[in-house]
Amino acid sequence: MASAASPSSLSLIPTTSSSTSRTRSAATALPTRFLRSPLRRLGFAGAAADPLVSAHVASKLRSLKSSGKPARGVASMAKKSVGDLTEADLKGKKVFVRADLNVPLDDAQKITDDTRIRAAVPTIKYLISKGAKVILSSHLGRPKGVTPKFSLAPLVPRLTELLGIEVVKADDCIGPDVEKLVASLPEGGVLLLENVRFYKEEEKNEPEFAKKLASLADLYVNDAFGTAHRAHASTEGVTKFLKPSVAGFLLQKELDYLVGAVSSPKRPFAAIVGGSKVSSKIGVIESLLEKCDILLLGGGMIFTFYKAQGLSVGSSLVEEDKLELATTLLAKAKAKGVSLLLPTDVIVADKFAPDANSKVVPASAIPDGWMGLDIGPDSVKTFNEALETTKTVIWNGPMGVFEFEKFAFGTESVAKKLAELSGKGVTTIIGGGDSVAAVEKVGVADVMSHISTGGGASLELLEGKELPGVIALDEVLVAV
Ligand SMILES: Nc1ncnc2c1ncn2[C@@H]1O[C@H](COP(=O)(O)OP(=O)(O)O)[C@@H](O)[C@H]1O
Ligand SMILES: O=C(OP(=O)(O)O)[C@H](O)COP(=O)(O)O
Repeated sequence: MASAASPSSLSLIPTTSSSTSRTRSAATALPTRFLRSPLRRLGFAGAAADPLVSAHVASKLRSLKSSGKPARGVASMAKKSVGDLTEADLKGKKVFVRADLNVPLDDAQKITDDTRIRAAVPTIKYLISKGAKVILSSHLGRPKGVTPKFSLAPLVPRLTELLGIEVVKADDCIGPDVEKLVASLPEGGVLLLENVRFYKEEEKNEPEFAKKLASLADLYVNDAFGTAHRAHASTEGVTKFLKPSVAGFLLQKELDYLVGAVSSPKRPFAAIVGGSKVSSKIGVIESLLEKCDILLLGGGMIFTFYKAQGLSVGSSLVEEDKLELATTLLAKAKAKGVSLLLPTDVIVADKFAPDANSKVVPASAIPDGWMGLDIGPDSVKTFNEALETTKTVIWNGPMGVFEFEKFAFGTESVAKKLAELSGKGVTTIIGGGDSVAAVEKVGVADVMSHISTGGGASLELLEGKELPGVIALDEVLVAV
């Protein structure tokens, strides 16, 4: 930074004093376990007849049914979990597990970040411990047909190490050779299928292909949260041919946080949204405005908000066609009693480069020819003070161009603040994408309550969209 920040008297912060005491409508006060929906006299008989419904739930179902009382408001449905399956359900059974093992590999085919493999381990270990035969499936990258550099072979040693058993790898994901390997799989064994996207039928969700995948197994577990927003054969199509189809532990945890904790948060609830453009975050901002008490905005999108308020933004990133939308979002926040905080100072650069000259300026005084690439120290202070009051925080999108050291200050400050809050018992949720990279760079990933393994999937969930890979799974009554 070349110069100190000038204190800004600019009022870009429409606040409300009563935001934290707003009452919630019943519609937003959803139960905390994931993806529940009001029971609305669902098909009890079908659910109770399922041998995999736990005895407790089945007995509650029966008493509810025989009482003849309306069920609305006293029970809810959740996606059935792999944890609902007992040893009796799993021993000797062939279980098709769809995981998202789409990890980054370097030029030497070495895994550079094994987070997604580690995240898949609890479900696989659980199945192994119950004597199941695990048929593990994933995609890697976006291959067009069979492409050796997208083979899952480099993952085998790490999986073997993490699971503590020799993982066998198939050279295909369907066909007679795979069937032979499945037939020789022992109880507690793991067979890794080859990249399911080597077949174009996967992304097209072709029923015949899904049927071939399904024919390998007796039941289905989807733990591929990062791919749950894709209606592909191995994430959605296969559920039509395999019963039960249940959620893995990772998928369940992601939903617990990104749906459960966000829908009925401990309050005050703050959302921090950054990233490059307003256009890519409109859905998230609109959805979070319905739920949060405080909304902090950063990243490239803030300049569209500034310009909408009549400020000069120099050569900062602006979406001219979103100026009206920015004004509408500010008005919406005010109407809903959400404290929406825009940064009051920014770090500007004379070019978009890591070695650019930089200085801190008030948001109201961005010089011509300079572009804002990060939020300034005054803003960080204000953001930190606002966050200090919270009990739940969700963060999606960096505060600046954190890939350049000079402009990583705002993003890293947020990461550090969330780590500190996490230590004090605040629920901290990192919603995928670049914010995860920032948290990892600062070395505070381990202390956060939840770090999503899916960028696109978490964004869709936060926008309030339904994920096809989740919708397709079986439901179970969880509480009466
Ligand atoms: N002020 C800014 N100007 C230009 N780009 C920015 C700015 N702030 C952040 N960015 C860029 O936004 C990108 C991330 O945006 P986005 O993809 O929307 O977020 P996420 O991946 O977290 O969902 C990063 O590459 C970052 O460099
Ligand atoms: O890496 C993934 O998504 P993400 O980059 O949005 O986190 C998933 O594996 C999904 O991959 P896809 O976007 O090629 O379907």
